[in-house]
Amino acid sequence: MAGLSTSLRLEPPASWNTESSRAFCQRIARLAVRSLYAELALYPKPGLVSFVDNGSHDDMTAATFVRSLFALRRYFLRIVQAGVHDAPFHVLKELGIEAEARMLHATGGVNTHRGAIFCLGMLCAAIGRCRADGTAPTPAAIHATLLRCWGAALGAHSGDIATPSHGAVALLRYAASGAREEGARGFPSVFDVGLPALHRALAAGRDARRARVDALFALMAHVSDTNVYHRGGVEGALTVRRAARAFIARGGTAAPDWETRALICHRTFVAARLSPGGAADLLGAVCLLQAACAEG
Ligand SMILES: CC(C)(COP(=O)(O)OP(=O)(O)OC[C@H]1O[C@@H](n2cnc3c(N)ncnc32)[C@H](O)[C@@H]1O)[C@@H](O)C(=O)NCCC(=O)NCCS
Ligand SMILES: Nc1ncnc2c1ncn2[C@@H]1O[C@H](COP(=O)(O)OP(=O)(O)OP(=O)(O)O)[C@@H](O)[C@H]1O
Repeated sequence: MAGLSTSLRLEPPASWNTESSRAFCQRIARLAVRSLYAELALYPKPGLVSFVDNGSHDDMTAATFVRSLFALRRYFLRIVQAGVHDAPFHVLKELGIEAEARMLHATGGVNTHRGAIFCLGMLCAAIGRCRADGTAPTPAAIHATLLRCWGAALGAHSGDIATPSHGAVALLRYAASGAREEGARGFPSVFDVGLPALHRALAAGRDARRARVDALFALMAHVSDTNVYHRGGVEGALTVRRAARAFIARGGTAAPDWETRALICHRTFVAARLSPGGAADLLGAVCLLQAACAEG
């Protein structure tokens, strides 16, 4: 693993044979890529890129995201393996920074998945750790493992703003928390907002598409999204939150006219160049969590 600390020997746990370990890590890595593809393919997705249109974006298309997805396949495999081997946070961070470079190379310098690399990467590591511990992959077990293994480091990371990113500027200018704060708290928006919204819609008999739309709107209604602040400031963040809460108040995708309302929201966000990219990254994480726990 390029750049990895040489002091860390990545030997599988004694209880595993190498084949089962590698097959497991490959399966979770595939779920991560498929989850990001499912997020990209979802429509309507207010302000965001899909195969239908580019939303509020001039610098990227669905093809940009697909190129990025393919460039991240080995990253997700490596970060699951790192979790299996109980790697310290600095190893995960090295893998994440390397993955960001691969993403930028694949996209010609466009930030398609920076937040997803962080959020899904940490989930992959926690899922790998659960497997090595012999713990069944439930949302609660994955959440507890994430916090036990890397919670303190994630907390320290949230304040470690080396490069002036959009998120860092949003934090300083608007006190918008963003991905770092989300990670420092163990991604509560994934476990306590997005996943429950998805499960409620599925339990009510709605299909995966509608359940994902409901999960996305729940996240948009809840999350402090630095992408939204970066583009629309406080007013933009209020617009997104109010629109999401209005959609939910009318029953979400249980409402007969849900798709019309979601499309109106999409057009409103595009007109204002608003893009809840953080909510989209978190939706990808919700899809990964649901798939990994469903498959066991
Ligand atoms: C923590 C990260 C995302 C930096 O966050 P920061 O806000 O400073 O950067 P930036 O604005 O460039 O990217 C933030 C991205 O997160 C997403 N996002 C925005 N708001 C939120 C939110 N509330 N929750 C989750 N994601 C969000 C957006 O899509 C955005 O693209 C990450 O880039 C980072 O530190 N990478 C280094 C590698 C690493 O530490 N990896 C850890 C192991 S995988
Ligand atoms: N389907 C999607 N469409 C658009 N953005 C997405 C999607 N899925 C995830 N995102 C996230 O939102 C980010 C794109 O939002 P945005 O373009 O505002 O960020 P930026 O590139 O940092 O800023 P800008 O493009 O305004 O200079 C991506 O980096 C990604 O993290």
